[in-house]
Amino acid sequence: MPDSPTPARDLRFPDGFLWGAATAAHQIEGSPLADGAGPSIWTRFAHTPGMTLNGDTGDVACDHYGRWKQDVALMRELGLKAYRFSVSWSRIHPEGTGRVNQAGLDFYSRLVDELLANDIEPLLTLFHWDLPAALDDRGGWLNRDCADWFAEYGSTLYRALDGRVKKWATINEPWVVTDGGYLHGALAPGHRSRYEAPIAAHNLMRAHGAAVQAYRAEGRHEIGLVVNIEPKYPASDSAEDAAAVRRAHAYMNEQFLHPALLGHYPPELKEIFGDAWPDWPAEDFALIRQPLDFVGINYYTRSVTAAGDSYPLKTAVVRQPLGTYTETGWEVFPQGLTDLLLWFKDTYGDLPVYITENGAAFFDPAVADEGRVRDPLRIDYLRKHLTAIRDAIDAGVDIRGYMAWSLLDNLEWSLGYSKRFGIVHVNYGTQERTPKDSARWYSKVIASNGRTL
Ligand SMILES: N=[N+]=NCCCCNC(=O)[C@@H]1[C@H]2[C@H](O)[C@@H](O)[C@H](O)[C@@H](CO)[C@@H]12
Repeated sequence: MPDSPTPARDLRFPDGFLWGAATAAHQIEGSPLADGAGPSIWTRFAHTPGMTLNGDTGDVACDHYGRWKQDVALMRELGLKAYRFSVSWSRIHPEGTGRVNQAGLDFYSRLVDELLANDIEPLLTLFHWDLPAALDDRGGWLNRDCADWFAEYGSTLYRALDGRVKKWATINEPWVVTDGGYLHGALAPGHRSRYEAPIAAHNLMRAHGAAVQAYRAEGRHEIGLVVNIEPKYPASDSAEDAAAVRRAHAYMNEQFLHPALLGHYPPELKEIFGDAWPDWPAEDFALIRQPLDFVGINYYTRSVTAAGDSYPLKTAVVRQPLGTYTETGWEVFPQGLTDLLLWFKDTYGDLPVYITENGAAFFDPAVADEGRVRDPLRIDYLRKHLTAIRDAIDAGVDIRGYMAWSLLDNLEWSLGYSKRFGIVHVNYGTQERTPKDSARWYSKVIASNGRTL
């Protein structure tokens, strides 16, 4: 008798696994100054000549501010169970602190009610990079008062929305905010200082802690932190490359999770920043290390890492000759997600995890005559990463949900509208939305809880 064939693997995800998609305010809303909103640093940055590709701004974006109801209807049509979005701080507090702009609160309150009416769970991110310009004028994340500012903003939203919103995240990707906005200057507010970057990073985490503390006083549900982390693999077995991996791993993957979950920084950061690494007050870590209900992990790619001359890491990312790369130059490497999730569990324990972003920009064809957008590369990317998540779940990682990045093609920060990450195509001229093949495929995955991967 031939051996019984390997049983087809049951890829079904755990009951109640939360399937959704993610966006961010500045990337989709448009109308940044409507109804009493104040400017953010991204409105200021994008209107500064030379800061964004083609001078692209978020003045219109996907006009979600005007089309939010149809976008929720589209989410319902796709069968999403959850929707991760961010609130624009300066719509709520136009000066960043103090006066509340009720029209801004009302916009998000209506959006949340529409989501709930369509059986879609809201996952709300307080801060997805669009700091009020008025606070940047007061030093922004370089001013230790930012912890109080952020806690005040969070409390305004907790009081207005908690109960309808039951899953909150404080900050999206503090690494990108500091590496892009304060060290290399490619992102708002465009600073280039190895002295400022550690201060901004530390204050972001103090603000995270203060907002969690404020939630415990006002809120009754769940709150977490969202980080972008990325496995670093040595380019060779040399000692120099091993040391480079150690530095790169500490700088991207441990710089924020360690203080938030363990109450201390990895030692490599002082090695990396040298005299630019302050001696932090011990009491700061008591503020930063607040008990969390979950961590959101945003995963895109891996880095094969060697010793190099990058500043200040002294590393280099080695392109893989046989690798597949996305339009943003990121290697498609699903195994890296499994490896990363196992590392997270081993390092930080059994804290629940949501994959709060995962997706890719590929060159998508225009909308074909029959109204289709064929994006097979994106389907392949999503399928392989969901399989990688399934592997991590089988290995015991407590993964509660998955938010595809992104629901809509949108404003890719300094890269403007040049990169399309959406499972739904957006015609920026007409604002017409067209679900891509990946959206139709994802709908079936959700309906079968992963069985049809
Ligand atoms: N090598 N390499 N490294 C890749 C580093 C990725 C860092 N960028 C992100 O994670 C951003 C996240 C952001 O939330 C969203 O607002 C952005 O639109 C997406 C797409 O860019 C991703």
